Order: sequence, then C-alpha cells, then structure tokens
Amino acid sequence: MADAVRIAMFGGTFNPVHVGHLRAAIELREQLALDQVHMIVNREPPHRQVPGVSGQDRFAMLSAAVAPLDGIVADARELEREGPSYTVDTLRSLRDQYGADARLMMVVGVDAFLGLASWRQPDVLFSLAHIVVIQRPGAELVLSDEVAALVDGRKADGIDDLMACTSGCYLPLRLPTPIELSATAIRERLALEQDTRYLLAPEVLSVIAERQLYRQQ
Ligand SMILES: Nc1ncnc2c1ncn2[C@@H]1O[C@H](COP(=O)(O)OP(=O)(O)OP(=O)(O)O)[C@@H](O)[C@H]1O
Ligand SMILES: O=C(O)c1ccc[n+]([C@@H]2O[C@H](COP(=O)([O-])O)[C@@H](O)[C@H]2O)c1
Repeated sequence: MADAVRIAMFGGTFNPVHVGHLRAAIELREQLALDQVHMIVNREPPHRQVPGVSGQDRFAMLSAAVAPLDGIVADARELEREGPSYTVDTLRSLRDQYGADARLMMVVGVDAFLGLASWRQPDVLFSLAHIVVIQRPGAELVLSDEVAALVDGRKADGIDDLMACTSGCYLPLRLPTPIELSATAIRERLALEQDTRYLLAPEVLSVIAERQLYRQQ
C-alpha cells in the first residue's frame, strides 16, 4: 500500500507573512516529509481585532511569497467563509478533502498554542488532526492547567510515532533555524518607513509597494 498523504495546515493572520513564517513552513515540510503545507490566511481572526489590512491583501502577499516554494500553497478557504475563521471548521474541510487515511497536522507556534483552551471546540481539533507546536524564540512552552489537560496522554514519541496514526497526538518540534521575528515588529518598521528587506520576501515587498499597504493616513 502506498504511504498515506501527509498534510499540514499552518494558519495565521499573516499581517504580513514574514521570513519567520516562511522558513518555518519550509523546514516543517522537510522535517515531517510533508506532501503539502497549506498556509491559510484567516478572514476574521477569532481571538483578536480585525486586522487593518484586508484578507485579500494579506492573501496576495502570502501567494506571492510561496509561489516559488515547492509543496507550500497559499490557501484561501477561510476567506471564502462568513464569520470568524475557526480552525475546527478549516480542519474539517481539509479532512474532507484528503480523506480519513491522511496524516493531517495543525501547526502552530508556541505563543498561539498556549491559548488553545480558549479556541472553539479544542477537544474536537484532536479528532481531526495532530497538533505540531513549533518553537519560537522568546516564547516558552509552559502549559496552563487547561492546555495540559487537553494534551494529557497525547504526546507523540517523535515523528515516526506521530505518523503512525491519522490524528490525535501532540508534538513539540524544534526547527533547525528559529527566527525571532513578529508581524508586529514588521508593521512598526513599515509605519516608521524603515527598511524591511531580508525580513520580508522580495515578492511581499513588491505587493506592499504595488498595493500601497501599511501607509500612514
Ligand atoms: N518567527 C516565528 N517563528 C515561528 N512561528 C511563528 C513565527 N511568527 C509567527 N509564528 C507562528 O505563525 C502563526 C501565525 O502567526 P501570525 O500571523 O500571528 O504572526 P505573528 O508574527 O505572531 O503576528 P503578530 O505580531 O501580528 O501577532 C502562529 O502559529 C505563530 O505562532
Ligand atoms: O479556532 C479558534 O478558535 C482559533 C482561536 C485563535 C487562533 N486560531 C487560529 O490560530 C492561528 C494562529 O493565529 P494568529 O492570530 O497567531 O495568526 C490562525 O490560523 C488562527 O485563525 C483559531
């Protein structure tokens, strides 16, 4: 029998997508031997203010950034749904697309993972996917009691163990090249008209210039 397909969802507000996200997607694909990484821009983040830059513009930056990358796609499915972009709905849609045998992984950075208990139907997430938590410099993986209870008994013993089943496990993962960078820091630089080269992909810089994004009113 052919090996089961390995798919990751790497979701974000991506306002804008930066090299921390892009290196993480590339290295995740390598480390987990993934067939496809779906980078998914949320339309309406469930847990923070609606971003000043539209979903379409954030998607345009993401699409341009991943166009040269093998096995990494910009996915618009959350932009096509009304209301807040709940991850549980997105994982259902990916599960429907790839089928019951697919190894489906939800990927989040440590900072996002620490808030898991306040997500919509956090226990259901595990019935749809594994959760892979990537380290992020400056964010320590110290779990609240609520998150500890959610992941209790689910920790995988490494990548092979994770890939032995379709969903339900949790794996903290160190990537080879952690990058200390946030979209907040980028927005601050852009607001001050400071140089953001080598923090953003050149393709993203072009979209920002063409669409005149992040300009002060
Ligand atoms: N430098 C990074 N290294 C690893 N993971 C990251 C990094 N930056 C963001 N992430 C992860 O990528 C996902 C999407 O993050 P998001 O789009 O909110 O970026 P951000 O840089 O955290 O943005 P902001 O500063 O606006 O909060 C989250 O799971 C987050 O933890
Ligand atoms: O489903 C939820 O309730 C939920 C709550 C908080 C965050 N998320 C998702 O987590 C991902 C990371 O969020 P962010 O804001 O750090 O980019 C992104 O895909 C969000 O839509 C999802």
